[in-house]
Amino acid sequence: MSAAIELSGIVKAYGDQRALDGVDMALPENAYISLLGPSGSGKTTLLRVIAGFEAPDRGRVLFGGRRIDGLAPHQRGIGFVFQNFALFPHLSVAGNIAFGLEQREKDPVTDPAKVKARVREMIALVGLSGLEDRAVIQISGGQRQRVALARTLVTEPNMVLLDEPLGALDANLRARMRGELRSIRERCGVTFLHVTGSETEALAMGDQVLVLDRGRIAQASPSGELYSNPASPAVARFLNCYNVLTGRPEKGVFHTAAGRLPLGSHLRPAAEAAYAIRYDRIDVRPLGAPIAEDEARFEGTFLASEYSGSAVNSFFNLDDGQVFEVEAHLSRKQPETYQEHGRYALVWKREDALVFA
Ligand SMILES: Nc1ncnc2c1ncn2[C@@H]1O[C@H](COP(=O)(O)OP(=O)(O)OP(=O)(O)O)[C@@H](O)[C@H]1O
Repeated sequence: MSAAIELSGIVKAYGDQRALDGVDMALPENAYISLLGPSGSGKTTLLRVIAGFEAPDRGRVLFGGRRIDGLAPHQRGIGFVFQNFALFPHLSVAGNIAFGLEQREKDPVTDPAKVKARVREMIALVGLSGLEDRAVIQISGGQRQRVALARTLVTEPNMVLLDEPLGALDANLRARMRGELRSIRERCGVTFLHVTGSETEALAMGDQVLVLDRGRIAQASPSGELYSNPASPAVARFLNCYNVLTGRPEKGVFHTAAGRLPLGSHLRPAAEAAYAIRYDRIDVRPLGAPIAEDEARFEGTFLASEYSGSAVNSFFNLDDGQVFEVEAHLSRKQPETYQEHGRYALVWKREDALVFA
């Protein structure tokens, strides 16, 4: 797959705050890419640099092999969908979508018949047929989201940037719109770069996920790989599905404040030493239950369990006070109930742990 867009060495500072601190990335054509990162990691700034609303202090932006960092936003052929949709409240659904086409600086379409035909096509693409003449204040949040997307797509961008596009929707609608956005993208065949602070959204939406951490790309992976293969302790923490313990490896043992853990065979080179074990790889057993040769074990005091539809997450206090989380998927087994303040053995396979050293 050839690259739609390539960034190299992008730096953008506000005063002495570096919002982007040397971003290198290449996005494939015709793909759904999620850009995930904690609040303040630089996601919006990165989109604004790609769109041309902000000029980088350093670095290059190439689109289809051509440098675009000197071009004005409207010359880049890149669409932008804002979190709050930014629709015109006094215009109808069709009026909002037509606006993008009639008013664009490059090649505006002025023939009313052509505008009408293009708008009708876009309305069908985003599934709003029948609502053409409705005022945008008389439609639902999800429908407004689709109008915002259609207004961008009608201009035939080569790429679409979406800044937390589902952030303003309630949880049910958000889940439905994920599938909608993916299928709309497939139908129009351009790359979508979707910014989100939610790891579940990023993994559900993206063919590929980029993780931004303090203004740098910490990882770029196919979404299936990110969960099982975080590149650093920071990414593992941010994914919210790993217990990450700090400490140091020494002679086959990882020393942490909560105790010592025997190591498996594989250590991952990283700037920070840490031991990470996924919530759903841990088994909870009675304190005296034996463990196998290839397993590791901590003891913990049960704190609480939390049900979330398809899983139950249980929290245990380790001996140093740190909270350890265990996830059991309900499709696989009946949830266990644990005794309040009871002591349990938390057991996992050594090879399931990711050890950064
Ligand atoms: N116009 C600005 N002036 C000064 N500082 C800014 C400006 N825009 C962003 N920043 C700072 O740059 C950093 C990155 O901000 P940015 O909005 O890109 O992060 P983000 O990952 O999109 O965050 P969020 O998820 O909270 O929207 C932050 O520390 C922010 O305070």
